[in-house]
Amino acid sequence: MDGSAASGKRPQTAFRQAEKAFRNAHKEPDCELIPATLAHTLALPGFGFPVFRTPHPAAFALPDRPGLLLIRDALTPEAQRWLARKCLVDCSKPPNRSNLDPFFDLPDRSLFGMQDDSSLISPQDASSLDGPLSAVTRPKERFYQQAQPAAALLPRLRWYTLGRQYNWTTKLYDSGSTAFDPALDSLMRAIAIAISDASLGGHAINGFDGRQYTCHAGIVNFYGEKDSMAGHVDKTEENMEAPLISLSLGLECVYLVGGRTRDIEPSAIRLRSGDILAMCGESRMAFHGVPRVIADSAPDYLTDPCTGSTDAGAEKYPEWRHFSKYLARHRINCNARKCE
Ligand SMILES: O=C(O)CCC(=O)C(=O)O
Ligand SMILES: [Fe+2]
Repeated sequence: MDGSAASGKRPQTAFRQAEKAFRNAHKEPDCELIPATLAHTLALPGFGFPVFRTPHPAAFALPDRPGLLLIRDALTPEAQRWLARKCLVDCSKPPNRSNLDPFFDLPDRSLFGMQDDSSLISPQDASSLDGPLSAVTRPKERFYQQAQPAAALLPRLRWYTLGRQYNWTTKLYDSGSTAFDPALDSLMRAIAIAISDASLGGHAINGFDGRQYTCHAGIVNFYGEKDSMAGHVDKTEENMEAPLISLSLGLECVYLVGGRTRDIEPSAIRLRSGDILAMCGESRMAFHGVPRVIADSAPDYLTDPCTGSTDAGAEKYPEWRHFSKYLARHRINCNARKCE
């Protein structure tokens, strides 16, 4: 007899069990990836550097997970550096909202944009310097009012919302919207076009016409090595036919994707820096989550502080050494949704 039934406790769902197994037992993703067919090329001219490694990348579907599409290692190192900066600086500031907002009055610029060396050093080191005053924030609660260097807040940063601002409490989009970064919108749209009519053995994976795609909302998620994201379904968007497009940077992770209920045992895949994951069709309604981030798994071209001195990314980003330090210990996920 099931012990949990005898004790009156509800038995754990298959999704919960998998989350625990991958988090604690360090079970490894073992899901079979089946080569899928892309009907269109992956292309984005006019960026000043190649964005995609190839116009005809390898795409994969998962058995029993209709609608899920993975394009491995799609973004070039330059594009990953560009996207990292976009996520860390351009998108990570007001009026976009972050998980820190209820607790702190954040400065008008990104915590990552603080150019002084103190911004990304440890809080202990920062408190002994005069410099970090430029990076202070004030908790809104007067009782706790205390200056905090950016370095103390960075480990607590978990997300920024882009475009329409998702409210995690009401699980709705609040009225009003911030401007969605146009270059990020172009990138997501190029992906949406490339994955239109993607198929597996003649069966459609994604029936959405990517030319109609535009980003209404997005989330940048930041994961430290011990962070995770619990299983959930993204179903606030009115338009559930358009794919949810999700990009990974930095550390690898275990990604679980199941079905419409938590009772369906999820499949596990390893997501790597530069991968594109698209939740299309049926898989838009699937439970998914990130039970584990994998330490020491970020690619050298992101963690090397002097990386690619000849590429456009390094030339444009003198502050890269700060970002490389962050990316060596974090995963960034940038995702986009068409809401209507
Ligand atoms: O980090 C990821 O890959 C998943 C993020 C996610 O599911 C979400 O933001 O809704
Ligand atoms: Fe999600």
